[in-house]
Amino acid sequence: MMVLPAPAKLNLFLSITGRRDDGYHSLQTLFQFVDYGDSLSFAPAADGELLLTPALAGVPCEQNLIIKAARLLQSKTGSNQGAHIHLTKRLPMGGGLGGGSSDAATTLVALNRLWKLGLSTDQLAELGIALGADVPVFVRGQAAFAEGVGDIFTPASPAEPWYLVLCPALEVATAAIFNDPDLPRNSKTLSLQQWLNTPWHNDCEALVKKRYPEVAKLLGWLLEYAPSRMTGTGACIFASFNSREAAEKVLAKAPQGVLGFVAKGCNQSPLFSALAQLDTIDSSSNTAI
Ligand SMILES: C[C@](O)(CO)[C@H](O)COP(=O)(O)OP(=O)(O)OC[C@H]1O[C@@H](n2ccc(N)nc2=O)[C@H](O)[C@@H]1O
Ligand SMILES: Nc1ncnc2c1ncn2[C@@H]1O[C@H](COP(=O)(O)OP(=O)(O)OP(=O)(O)O)[C@@H](O)[C@H]1O
Repeated sequence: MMVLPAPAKLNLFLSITGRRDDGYHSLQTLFQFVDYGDSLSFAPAADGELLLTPALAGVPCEQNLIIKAARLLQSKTGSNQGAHIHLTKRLPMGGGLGGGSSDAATTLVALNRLWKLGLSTDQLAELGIALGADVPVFVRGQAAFAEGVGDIFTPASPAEPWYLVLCPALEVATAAIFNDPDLPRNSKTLSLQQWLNTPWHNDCEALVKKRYPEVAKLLGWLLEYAPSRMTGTGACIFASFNSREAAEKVLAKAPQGVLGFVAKGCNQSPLFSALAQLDTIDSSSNTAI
């Protein structure tokens, strides 16, 4: 059995620079991972059987991005191997933390290995786009400045502070935010170097605050303690701190009923740190034989 993490991502900034004819938006964003997220285990199964436990509330199994990723891999490679997959879900859905995309990416990477398919990272990332805009960055596993519709990556190494992430109890539908006429779509295109010397913002934040006053209220509260912003299209917000203790102190004061977590920013995805450990175990057991 193989157990692997599916970490959350944060959009350290998110700037929308235009809208294409197909309705997709051109954007500039800086992705960083955190060492907190879902966890998946994979065991081989015969006859192409795919079983996911437990089911996610409100998501039929065939719509779950984990099963979609596994089926996509089967159909693209003609593999008739199967898997029993167990999901420990920790990330809120519709929170802008990319949980579904991360689950899908971990599934692509894990099954490629379990089924010995030999696809390259580029091939897996290419497959991932069909599942969601954020899947490729999770497959590549490196903090990155993304442009285009979020599909052109430049590796980046922002500071790796401690984050307090707060999750208002609501789901934001990404498509609804991108389709709202009030979304600003004309931000200036900057180089990564210019971004590193400019205050960061999220172009979706004002709109989400307007549509969801709970987000506005919580962000107002968090800003009292540290620089804070929304991730992706929300609803989660995050603040950065110099130490775990400082972030935990603020979490302890969070308004009643607000869920959140403290995690470290990581420029290498915890998925790849876990895979590197598996490689070490594999090579030492080969030596033993
Ligand atoms: C905004 C981000 O969260 C940044 O990380 C992501 O790009 C969104 O990623 P996601 O939730 O995986 O989104 P997808 O499922 O691919 O797209 C959901 C919807 O968002 C809109 N969408 C998404 C990405 C993009 N560059 N332009 C868009 O207009 C489209 O209406 C699309 O139908
Ligand atoms: N394994 C999965 N985990 C979470 N959501 C899933 C999964 N499979 C399908 N979904 C669907 O995807 C939707 C978006 O979930 P997700 O957690 O990726 O949102 P998000 O964090 O807002 O993503 P993003 O930051 O990419 O916009 C959910 O509302 C759910 O219907």
